Amino acid sequence: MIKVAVNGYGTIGKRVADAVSCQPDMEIIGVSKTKPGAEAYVAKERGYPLYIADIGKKDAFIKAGLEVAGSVEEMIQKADIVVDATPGGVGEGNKALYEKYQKKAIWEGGEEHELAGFSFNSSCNYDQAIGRQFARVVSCNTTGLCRIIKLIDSVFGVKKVRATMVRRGGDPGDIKRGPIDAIVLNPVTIPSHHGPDVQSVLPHISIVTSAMIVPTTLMHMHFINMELKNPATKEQVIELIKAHSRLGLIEKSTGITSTAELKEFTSDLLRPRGDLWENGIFADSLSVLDGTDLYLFQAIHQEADVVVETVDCIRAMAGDVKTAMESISITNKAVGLTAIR
Ligand SMILES: NC(=O)C1=CN([C@@H]2O[C@H](COP(=O)(O)OP(=O)(O)OC[C@H]3O[C@@H](n4cnc5c(N)ncnc54)[C@H](OP(=O)(O)O)[C@@H]3O)[C@@H](O)[C@H]2O)C=CC1
Ligand SMILES: O=C(OP(=O)(O)O)[C@H](O)COP(=O)(O)O
Repeated sequence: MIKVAVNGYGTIGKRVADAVSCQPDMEIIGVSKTKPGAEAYVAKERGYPLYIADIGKKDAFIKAGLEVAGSVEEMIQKADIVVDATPGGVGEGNKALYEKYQKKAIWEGGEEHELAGFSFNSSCNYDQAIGRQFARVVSCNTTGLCRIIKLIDSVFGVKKVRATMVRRGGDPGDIKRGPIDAIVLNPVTIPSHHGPDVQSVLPHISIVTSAMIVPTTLMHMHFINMELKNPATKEQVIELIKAHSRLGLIEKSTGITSTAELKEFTSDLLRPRGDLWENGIFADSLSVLDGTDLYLFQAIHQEADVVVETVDCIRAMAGDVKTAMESISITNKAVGLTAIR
């Protein structure tokens, strides 16, 4: 069993912990928080040993009825691999600890590519992660872009990608985030970080991205245009998407034309937390104009899509499962991911 520690039990960390704990070849040996609170109670409920960043705060946890297993440094020593899901920018400061104990570590998309020196996406470069000490799972939007671009590029060849990300303002629990009443250009400059981030995984792809933030919490929405090297038909692209286990297809017959209805759908499907791990591609939006000009809208659930990628990244770095197809299949089966159709 691969012993996994989750350093930072928040939006991403708590999902990674649940996804890891249902894998047949992995176990959670600990999760960490800086302060007591609702998520720490959930960790206790799930039976995850709780470690804390500042052991001087142990009394506050004990007072709140939360048993403390030790410090983050102690947790790291017990792990084979650490998933660092601390807030963006914080994880960088933990690298020295992972190096000190010669542990493997995975950071999430809030950290720079250079920190790990390798950026990961299961569908694109699983084999390059095998046996590595450090990796970074690219951000949620970049993950969604990589999945669809890689698929289309491998069959038709992609000459150029242009994509605009309409980003959610904050996660549903992030009460201090906004905007409340604005469309914020974020960034105002072009490209946004997503294009260069895609190139950190797929270096040969020519891509320009732009992004804005809107007052919603549920999901991001992408508008993507790919100029293809070879002609395609809408039907061919739909068939390819249907055969990809992490690309969902939202058919016209569902009546779903928004992130809100999509979230309701995944909740009704009794997915944990209503998570949409796969891209939500709107079948009706998919158009191929003049034979080589592909357009589509896709919804990306920011809290969920990187979770299954992180599980595959753990498996690749541990080194026993050698192919992406095998790992993706194990991960999907364990969490209950059958892409929506
Ligand atoms: N949320 C999202 O939509 C996505 C986030 N990401 C990336 O994932 C990473 C995590 O983001 P997210 O889950 O949203 O962050 P959250 O703020 O939701 O969670 C971060 C967690 O880390 C804990 N924490 C903070 N500082 C430390 C520390 N020094 N040591 C240990 N634990 C600490 C916090 O605990 P406490 O509350 O007790 O302080 C909290 O539980 C970031 O890199 C982010 O960019 C990637 C894709 C999507
Ligand atoms: O990785 C994300 O978005 P991104 O791909 O736009 O960077 C997550 O939604 C986190 O974004 P945040 O930094 O606005 O919390």
